[in-house]
Amino acid sequence: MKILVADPVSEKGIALLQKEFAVDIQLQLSPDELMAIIGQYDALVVRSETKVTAPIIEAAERLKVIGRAGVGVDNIDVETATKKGIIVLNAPEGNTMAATEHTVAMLLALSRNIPQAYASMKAGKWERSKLMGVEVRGKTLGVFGLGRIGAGVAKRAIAMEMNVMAYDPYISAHQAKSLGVELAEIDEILAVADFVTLHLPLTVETRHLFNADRLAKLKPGARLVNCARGGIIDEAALAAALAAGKLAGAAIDVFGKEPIEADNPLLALDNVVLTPHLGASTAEAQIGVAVDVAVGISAALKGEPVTTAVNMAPIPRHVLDIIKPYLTLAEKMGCLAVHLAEGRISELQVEYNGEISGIDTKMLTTAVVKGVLNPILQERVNFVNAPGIVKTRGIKIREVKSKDTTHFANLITVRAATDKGETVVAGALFGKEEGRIVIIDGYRVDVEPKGWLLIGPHIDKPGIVGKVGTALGDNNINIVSMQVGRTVTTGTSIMVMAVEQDIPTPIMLKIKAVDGILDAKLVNLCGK
Ligand SMILES: NC(=O)C1=CN([C@@H]2O[C@H](COP(=O)(O)OP(=O)(O)OC[C@H]3O[C@@H](n4cnc5c(N)ncnc54)[C@H](O)[C@@H]3O)[C@@H](O)[C@H]2O)C=CC1
Ligand SMILES: O=C(O)C(=O)COP(=O)(O)O
Repeated sequence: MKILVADPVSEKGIALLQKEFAVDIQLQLSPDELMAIIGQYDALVVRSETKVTAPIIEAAERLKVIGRAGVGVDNIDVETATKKGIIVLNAPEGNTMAATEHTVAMLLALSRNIPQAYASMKAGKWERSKLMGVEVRGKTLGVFGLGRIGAGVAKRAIAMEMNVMAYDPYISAHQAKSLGVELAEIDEILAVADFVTLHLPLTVETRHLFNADRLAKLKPGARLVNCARGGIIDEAALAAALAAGKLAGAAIDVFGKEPIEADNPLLALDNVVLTPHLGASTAEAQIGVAVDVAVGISAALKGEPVTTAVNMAPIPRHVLDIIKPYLTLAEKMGCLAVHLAEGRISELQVEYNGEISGIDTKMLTTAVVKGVLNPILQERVNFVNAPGIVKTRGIKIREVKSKDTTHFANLITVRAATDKGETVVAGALFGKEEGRIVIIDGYRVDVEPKGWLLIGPHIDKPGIVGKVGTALGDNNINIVSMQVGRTVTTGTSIMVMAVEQDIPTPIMLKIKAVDGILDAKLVNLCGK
């Protein structure tokens, strides 16, 4: 498999990828150049420079994963990638400290005019009174976005004896309190903050959150720091507020258009501190994000669960450790259920019994859905696009959980309801890792979920299994394993034969015609 690295990424991450895959490094490609070659690659690694737009994703026929060696994925069309089943993953923690410290550096550079003093001295001047600063101690800092970086900045601001208020509707009051931060609404903060710092993602909601109206609400003489994303501030309005002296200054690391354009009005102002998107540019951060993204890409290309995917439900490592052995089993159960079901599936109910019911099982349910959809759809269905596709097909998904168990420590049951009835497939783990199908439509079985399976419910009387075996043997089809499952109540049994190959239709018809056979289905559990 081939990986394209399109932005500068630390050697350490590249070396990890090279151990397992072919890696091409091609930096500063134009959109057309990228479009022309992207079709050859299974994975793409970028930072913020390369714009991974819808046309590029559409042209990426083999692409399975886009890895962002950093946090913000606003340069990637995640929606288009999701529709195409492409995993988008990032490296959310590796550069947190770098961006946090850069923000603090910007805050202090802004309050003490350090860049202006440097430029003035380089010009041969000694301007002590012109470059009078302000202290941050005792001042109020308004933090917008109290996530990883926002919280780190808040902590450091508190250490510098600042009062910290924050706006973040997605964080609990308890979390904020434990940081020593007071949560407040936007306008409340704007009215009292001496300094404001932005740590939000760029989204539809946050684009131009700081427009002319909001900037006008800031306390006169306030100072603004933005090390998040340029698009969160209307740059023209900011430049106007700075030029008018409404704001005392701004420290900006990120811009609406990067690299910054020569006519950007901020460049003409003296009361600004500017850095060229350096928040993540430390030696430590670059190693951190490159290694993290390499680990994610490797997992994604090997079909293993990815903990840092942004277009899949996030899954904590400890939950992943518990569910990992069940993932293949769950998918095979979905595949078996769709093959056995008669009629149109309207609802899939996935039941979890035992201890497994106590954890987040969304990913396992998605594995079942993937197993159901893959055999019936042309397109590749994976963990990324399965939830969206199942919704568009009008299939309802239900999870039912109970700590109660009978014979198994943990049991997963898939019920596929159709317009003609219900198919039930249950599975469990034997030992720590071996998945087994243990119930098919009420019959107790013990089936390894792989390869070709011939499944035939029949009347519980002698000779039937032998006749089926003969039909296969006469046609040179080898039976790998065989078993019969029973129900006490109905006087019927089910035979499950693992065979080495596909069974041609005429032989299947012969098997179906055996006296006492109620049905016969051949299922291939190899998957796409
Ligand atoms: N300048 C640079 O080089 C770097 C910039 N960044 C940027 O910094 C920003 C923050 O990164 P992290 O702290 O790692 O992200 P994070 O995801 O940990 O934190 C973001 C916070 O914003 C909050 N939030 C989201 N939408 C919001 C809204 N509409 N209103 C208010 N709060 C909202 C979330 O609840 C979350 O707490 C991102 O934009 C990221 O791209 C990150 C690293 C380096
Ligand atoms: O991680 C982020 O969101 C950043 O903004 C860092 O961007 P970069 O990787 O330095 O281009």
